[in-house]
Amino acid sequence: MTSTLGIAVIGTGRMGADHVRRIGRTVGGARVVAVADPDGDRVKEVAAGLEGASAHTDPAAAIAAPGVGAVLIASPGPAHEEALLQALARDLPVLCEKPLTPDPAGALRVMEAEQRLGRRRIQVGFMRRYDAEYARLKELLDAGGIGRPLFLHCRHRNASSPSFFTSDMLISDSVVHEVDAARWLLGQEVTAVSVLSPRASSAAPEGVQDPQLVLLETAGGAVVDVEVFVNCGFGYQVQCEAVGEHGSARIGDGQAMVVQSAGRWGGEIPQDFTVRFADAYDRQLRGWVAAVARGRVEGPDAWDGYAAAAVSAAGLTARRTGRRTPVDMAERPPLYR
Ligand SMILES: NC(=O)c1ccc[n+]([C@@H]2O[C@H](COP(=O)([O-])OP(=O)(O)OC[C@H]3O[C@@H](n4cnc5c(N)ncnc54)[C@H](O)[C@@H]3O)[C@@H](O)[C@H]2O)c1
Ligand SMILES: O[C@H]1[C@H](O)[C@@H](O)[C@H](O)[C@@H](O)[C@H]1O
Repeated sequence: MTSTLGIAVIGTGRMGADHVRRIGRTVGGARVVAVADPDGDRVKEVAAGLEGASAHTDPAAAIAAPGVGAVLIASPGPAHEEALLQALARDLPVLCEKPLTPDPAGALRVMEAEQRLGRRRIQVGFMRRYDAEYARLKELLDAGGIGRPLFLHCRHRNASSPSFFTSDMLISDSVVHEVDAARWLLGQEVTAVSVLSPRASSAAPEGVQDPQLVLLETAGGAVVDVEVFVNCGFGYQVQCEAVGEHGSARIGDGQAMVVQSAGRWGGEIPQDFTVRFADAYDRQLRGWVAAVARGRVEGPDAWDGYAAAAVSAAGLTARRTGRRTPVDMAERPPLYR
C-alpha cells in the first residue's frame, strides 16, 4: 500500500500558494498537512482551502506538526537557511524554492548540515530543468547537435517587479535561474562575472537598477550573456539561444500559436512565470514527491544552490565595482559529486 506524503509548506505568498494549489490539483500521492507564514491572515486564508491542514505563524511549528513527512520552502530567499536547517534537523526531505540561500556562506552552512546526515535531503527549485523546451535544448547540446557551445544569449524579462525588489535581486533572485540553467546546459561551472548597467528604465522603481546585462564566463570557455529586465512592461519572457561551432538553437519564443487575422499576425505573451512555467512546476513537484516515495531526493542539489549563490555574489561585486569578478568557489564535497 502506498501512503500519502504529508507536506508542510513554509511561506504562503505568490509561490507558496501556487505550490499549495498544485499539490492539491496536479500532484498525486501528497497532500498539504501544515502551512506557515508570519502573515497570520494570509496563512489562515490558505489553510481554509485545505482539509485538515494546520496553520502556523512560526515555520518551526509547521515543520514539527503531526503528519509532516516533507517540507516545501517558499518563503523569501533570506529566510530559507533557517527553515532548511530546521527541516534537516528532523531529517526531512525538502523542496526549497530558489535561491537556496542568497549568499554562499549560508549555502555552505546548509550543505554542512546535509553532509552530517550523510545523504541528500534537499532539492532546489530550479524548475527550468523541468521545462520541455529547456530539456530539448539540453538533449541537443548533450548529443553534440550544434557542436561545442560557444555562447548562450539569454533574456529574462518580467512585466513588473514586486515592491520589495532591489537592484541586487535582479542578480540573486532572477539571473540565478540563468546561472543554474547555464551550468546545467553546458555542464560547466561559471568562473567569472561582469555586469553592465545601462541608464535605468523610467519604469524602474526609484533607486532600482533595471535593466542589467550580466556576462558569465565558464570553465570550458563559453560566454553567457543575460539581459535581465524586470519591469519591461509587456510580459514574461525567458529566452535562450545557444550558439555552437556548427549551428544554433533557440527556445522561449512562445510561438505555440500564431494567429493571422484582419491583415495582421501575432501571438500572446504570458504575463508571469506561473503561466510560462506551469508545466515545469508540475513536473518538478511530481518528480520530487515520486523520488521521496522511493526514499530518495533527486534534481538540482544543494551544491547547485551553493554554486549559483557563489556566482551571484561575484555578480553583485562586479556590479558595484564595475570590474570583471572571478567566482570564489569552495571544493565540491563528495556527497554532491
Ligand atoms: N521558481 C520560480 O519561478 C519562482 C517564482 C516566484 C518566486 N520564487 C521564489 O519563491 C520564494 C517566495 O517568493 P514569492 O514570490 O512567493 O514571494 P511573496 O512575497 O509573494 O511570498 C513570500 C511569503 O513568505 C512569507 N514570509 C516572510 N518571511 C517568512 C519566514 N521567515 N517564514 C515563512 N514565511 C515567510 C511572507 O509573509 C509571504 O507571504 C522566493 O524564494 C522566490 O525567489 C520562485
Ligand atoms: O522570484 C522570481 C522567479 O524566480 C521568476 O521565475 C523570475 O522570473 C523572477 O525574476 C523572480 O523574481
